[in-house]
Amino acid sequence: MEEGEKMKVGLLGATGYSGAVLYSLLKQHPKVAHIDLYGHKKEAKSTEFLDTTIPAYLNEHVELQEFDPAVIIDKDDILFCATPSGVTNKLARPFIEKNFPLIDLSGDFRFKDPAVYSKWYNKPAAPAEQLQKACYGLAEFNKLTSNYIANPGCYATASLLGLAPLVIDKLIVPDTIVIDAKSGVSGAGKKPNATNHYTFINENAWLYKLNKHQHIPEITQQLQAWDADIPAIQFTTTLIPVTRGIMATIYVKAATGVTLDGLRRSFQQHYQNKKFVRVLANGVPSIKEVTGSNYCNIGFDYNKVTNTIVVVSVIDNLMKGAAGQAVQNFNNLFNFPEDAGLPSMPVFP
Ligand SMILES: NC(=O)C1=CN([C@@H]2O[C@H](COP(=O)(O)OP(=O)(O)OC[C@H]3O[C@@H](n4cnc5c(N)ncnc54)[C@H](OP(=O)(O)O)[C@@H]3O)[C@@H](O)[C@H]2O)C=CC1
Ligand SMILES: CC(=O)N[C@@H](CCC(=O)OP(=O)(O)O)C(=O)O
Repeated sequence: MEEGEKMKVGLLGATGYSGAVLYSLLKQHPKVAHIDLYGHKKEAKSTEFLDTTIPAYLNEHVELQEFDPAVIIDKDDILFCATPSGVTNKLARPFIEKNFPLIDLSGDFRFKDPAVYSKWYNKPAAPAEQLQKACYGLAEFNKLTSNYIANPGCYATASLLGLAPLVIDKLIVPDTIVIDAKSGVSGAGKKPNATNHYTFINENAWLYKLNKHQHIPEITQQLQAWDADIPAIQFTTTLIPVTRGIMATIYVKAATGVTLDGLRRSFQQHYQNKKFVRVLANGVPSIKEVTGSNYCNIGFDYNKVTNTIVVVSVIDNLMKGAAGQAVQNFNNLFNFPEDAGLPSMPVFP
């Protein structure tokens, strides 16, 4: 790419929650000249438009074109896929073969071992040689080593950013990590069902996928890349009646000699140059402090009595947990300013 040149981007899944947010970010991105939208329903070919599916996007009378990898590789510079799991592992091959840039919001390319994916997602995995060609894009920590970027999961992002300094600096007892995470309902995508129905989740809280959540192996894989001594994690997910937001509350036993000042130094050192991670000087964050933004806010404390470190990490699941981090990875891949196209302020109040 020549300096100053703008890009043509393709987007599959713009009619879903994270795809719609991605569309709105890319639309205002200073380095994006044009967005091609692609659909998947053959019968709707030439008849599906963004504004008819998403009433909030009334001014966006943009047609969803037929998905054809050869056409995309020819006319776009990158493809974003905001599709459910089990979709990109069937369509990635031509993009990987041509080394065409692709940012994948699904879980399909997050694991190196296909057996782990098929066990936790209950679906056939992409071939091992394709998985090897993808890189896991935890934007604050992982160098992008390939053009196929597996954007991390929402719970995984909040949990890993909360744990990274403690694990990398070996400040914890490795087998004591407990993560109690909560998510807003948009995390489940746009399809209505019995447990995201208003009458079920309003004024309710529901712990789901106990010991079976697909982000358990994703978090573990990255923690073990930082410290091979981490054996496993205890992880729970609870649906709460908010539209956007994740709060991961992390409990872990401190290694010998750890102090609150030592923890402060570690978090400060790891995040002082990271624009999108804000470490609170005191106290712990609430979800609304990051809503609508790409920030992860982190607060922590150390309880000497129980020798327990508690970290609270909050993100907007559709931003830092999905579309925002995807744009951050896009910026990193093409050496654009890391915050290009990303809002500098959360929505308040
Ligand atoms: N929601 C969130 O907070 C987060 C989501 N993710 C991941 O991002 C991905 C998208 O999630 P989300 O936006 O919630 O999902 P949604 O269900 O809201 O949207 C899914 C999108 O994918 C399209 N789609 C469905 N099936 C296919 C297919 N076979 N081929 C092509 N496109 C298809 C849908 O089209 P149509 O409108 O026609 O149905 C829709 O545009 C998922 O993999 C999810 O796990 C990751 C982090 C957070
Ligand atoms: C609230 C809610 O249901 N959240 C979803 C998040 C799914 C997700 O983001 O899926 P992948 O990262 O695995 O692609 C869940 O817990 O399964």
